[in-house]
Amino acid sequence: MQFQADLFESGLQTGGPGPLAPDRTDLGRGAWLDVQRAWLPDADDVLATLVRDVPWRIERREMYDRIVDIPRLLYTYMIGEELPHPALTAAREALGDHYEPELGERFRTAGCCYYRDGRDSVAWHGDTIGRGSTHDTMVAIVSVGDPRRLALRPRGGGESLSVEMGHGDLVVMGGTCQRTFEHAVPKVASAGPRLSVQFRPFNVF
Ligand SMILES: O=C(O)CCC(=O)C(=O)O
Ligand SMILES: [Fe+2]
Repeated sequence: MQFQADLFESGLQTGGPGPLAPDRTDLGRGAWLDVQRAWLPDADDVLATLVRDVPWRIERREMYDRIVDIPRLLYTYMIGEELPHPALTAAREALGDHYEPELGERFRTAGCCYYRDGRDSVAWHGDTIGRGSTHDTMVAIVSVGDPRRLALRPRGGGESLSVEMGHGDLVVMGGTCQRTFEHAVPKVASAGPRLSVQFRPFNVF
């Protein structure tokens, strides 16, 4: 009981995330997905603060002879850059503590995406810039705002699956996931704002 009281108190004092005990799903081919619902503390405040304070950028991509806007706003906090909310700093440290024995390193960068409504999305891809194309790694996502679906499908065909990412939820893609699966956040008919923060180790994008 004393132990529980201490945990509770330290959580209150630091405003830090609760204990990490995600549920793991084996996706096959060496890939896995960890999910822990409602893990991020201060999720309402994180949403409001990030919408206001992150220097959001529009990503543009060349497509044939046109430049098209990618439908979502982005900003990536690189190594050493202070994160825009203390709950995110605490989350990154807690994720490092939990996953370092398995990952062999800590999370270093934080990619932020702002899906303004149901029309914002990200197409099928793997995070294969850098080491993710050749090595097992992890991408840890915390979500705030309206729930959106993370869809996953094996490269080369096979059944796809999806997991809902709700307010304060943690979803971690691990093992071979970036090179054996693709993921996407599909458009939906109607949704309010959602922010995603993806923690990645060094040289994974
Ligand atoms: O919105 C998300 O949570 C996923 C974003 C994503 O896959 C990416 O930016 O690489
Ligand atoms: Fe991704």
